[in-house]
Amino acid sequence: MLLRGFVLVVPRCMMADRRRVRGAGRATRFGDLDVPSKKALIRRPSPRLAEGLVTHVEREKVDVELALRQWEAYAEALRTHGWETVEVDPADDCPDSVFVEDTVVMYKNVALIARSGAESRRDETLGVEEAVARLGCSVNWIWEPGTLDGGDVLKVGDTIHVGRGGRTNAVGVQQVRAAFEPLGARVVAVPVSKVLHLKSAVTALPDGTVIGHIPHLDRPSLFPRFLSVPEESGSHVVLLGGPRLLMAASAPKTAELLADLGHEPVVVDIGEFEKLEGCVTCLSVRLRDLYV
Ligand SMILES: NC(=O)NCCC[C@H](N)C(=O)O
Repeated sequence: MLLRGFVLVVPRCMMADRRRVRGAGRATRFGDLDVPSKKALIRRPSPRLAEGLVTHVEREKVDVELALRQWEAYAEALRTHGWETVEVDPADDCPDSVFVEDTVVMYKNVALIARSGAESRRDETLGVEEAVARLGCSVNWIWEPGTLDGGDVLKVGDTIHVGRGGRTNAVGVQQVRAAFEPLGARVVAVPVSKVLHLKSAVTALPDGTVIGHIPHLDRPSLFPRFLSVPEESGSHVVLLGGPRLLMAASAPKTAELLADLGHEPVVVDIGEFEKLEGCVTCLSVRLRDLYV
């Protein structure tokens, strides 16, 4: 079914496969705008989760059962706020597979399949290719010698910031440019040396303001509108729609700051994933531009 290097045409009968889709049929409104879809890819944690990679933090014992409960609550929070969750086939042999954000970058209806800078994570893309094709995306790939983790890609409107760091190389950045600039994006490369991924350091609010924790940023001046937040995990928000922001329970001061600015934090405990350098963004991939 998957032909590398070609844009895929997926038969309608495949797109109707909704076995692992939950929350389907709910409203598709994003703030004040109608959007074609509000689907989110998620992937069940591997039983080997505790073996996941750690790079910038000390290894701590991970409670896999607690992690599963936290993952279920995270998925439920997405559904409660109107997102259909689409479960990618589990990859039980890949400890880090729950961090599905790193495997694919969406822009418009194109799914760019990543090629992780961590070799041990490369097999994770297999089920993801299948999942995005089933949803009607056109599929493209990062090719050797390029490397890219989805966590290094931050979209703010049509500006795509790509972190050049431990997991994403210059060829990977160039391949993102080649894939998305013809579709109307502008790709901006950002140096990342202090944290795992660009989105470990910064994400963006619904109005486009980039938020981050200064000690983890190489060059805050690269972001034209920037708000400093008091906690590392406060840098991570998932836009749920309107003023609602999915955030980690480990950033209470940032939640208070953002609530005071008129946002509505929706808080989830993802402590077991944080032990593996995960954050709220990395547990899902939102697909907002699919007309299916
Ligand atoms: N996008 C993300 O923030 N991904 C987190 C990945 C954590 C995983 N343990 C890793 O090192 O690859």
